[in-house]
Amino acid sequence: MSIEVQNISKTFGEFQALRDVSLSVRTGELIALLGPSGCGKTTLLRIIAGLESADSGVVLFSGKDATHVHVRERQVGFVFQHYALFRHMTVFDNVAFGLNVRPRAQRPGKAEIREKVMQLLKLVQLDWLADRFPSQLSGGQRQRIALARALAVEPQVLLLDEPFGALDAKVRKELRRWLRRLHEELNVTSVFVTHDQEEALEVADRVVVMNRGHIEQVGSPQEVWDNPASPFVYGFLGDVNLFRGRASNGNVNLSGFALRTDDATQTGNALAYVRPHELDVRRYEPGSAVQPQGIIARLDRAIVVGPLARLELIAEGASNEADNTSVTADSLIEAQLSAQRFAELGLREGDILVVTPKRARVFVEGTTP
Ligand SMILES: Nc1ncnc2c1ncn2[C@@H]1O[C@H](COP(=O)(O)OP(=O)(O)OP(=O)(O)O)[C@@H](O)[C@H]1O
Repeated sequence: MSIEVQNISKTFGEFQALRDVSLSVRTGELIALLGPSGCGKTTLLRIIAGLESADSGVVLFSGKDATHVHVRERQVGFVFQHYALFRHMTVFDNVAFGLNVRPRAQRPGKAEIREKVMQLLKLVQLDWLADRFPSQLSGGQRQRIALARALAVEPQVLLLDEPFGALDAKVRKELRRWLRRLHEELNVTSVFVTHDQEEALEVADRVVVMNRGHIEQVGSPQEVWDNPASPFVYGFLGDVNLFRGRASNGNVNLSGFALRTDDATQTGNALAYVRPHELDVRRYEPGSAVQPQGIIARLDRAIVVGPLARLELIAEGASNEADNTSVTADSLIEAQLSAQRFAELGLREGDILVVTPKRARVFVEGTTP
């Protein structure tokens, strides 16, 4: 089933939680709603579910207006962050619940329910736990049972609200790979809420990045990572360095350090975003004949873990117009290189380095990038 969200707005009292949100989810797609706390992800999910009503806008399921269809009729399965398993029921009975409470005419027979539940428990690889109670399960196991329970009623749409939010990092990682594989097997149209970028980028077919009640960008994980549509998306998806300067005639001047932009018409204050691995780092040699273009910075701290070296650098304050090597950076500069390259350079904390962006994304204030 496809989902179409059209021009949804929602206010709580004076607070606008969603502003004119539109989104299409294709049949069989797994979409992640990603954004910081309070940006409206859960509100949007609840409106899709029918648990919350919008002030304006419509939700279509397979092209049909579902706005006034009751939550029970929407054929939606839910999994929430806090395991909503019934504590007094065994795992088996929890999964069977949705089938057991169906009106008599639609209820499958006992044998059929048993078969279906065991099939689902096998699918989530927990059939050996059928007779246990929720208190006898780990957090990760409970979430898998919650998913099996949501799937028991054969939903057309699966909505997951931070399903792994309460679990520790290692279990989360395991479960997100598991969820991806499960999705590939079942292909139920799914919307997944998370504030964890890594989780969204790893699990989803497409990621919807939200901020303050609106959608900043929709795209495949690769698209949003490689081409963030706004400064917000750039900053939210992974670590980034921000350099400030001026743009005019297709040039961005960062206190002497120049970059080219694609658009020669943009003039104004410029923000250049550079990921740590997009910075090239060399030793600064003041006496040499050809001065490299770049940012002069002092190596404050180097953290080498496994194959990577993370450098924390502090830009040297004074601008040196003569050799074109200074820049206005926001406090700390973070660079990342291979541990091997770091060893080759023989760097020590306190060394003065030249830092050059290999790639930068420039946003000019007051214009749309
Ligand atoms: N029933 C409500 N009454 C009043 N305000 C609400 C209600 N539900 C949500 N809000 C507010 O709307 C905003 C969006 O909430 P929502 O739960 O959708 O955010 P979220 O992006 O899912 O955040 P989180 O990741 O913290 O769950 C928040 O500022 C929240 O306080």
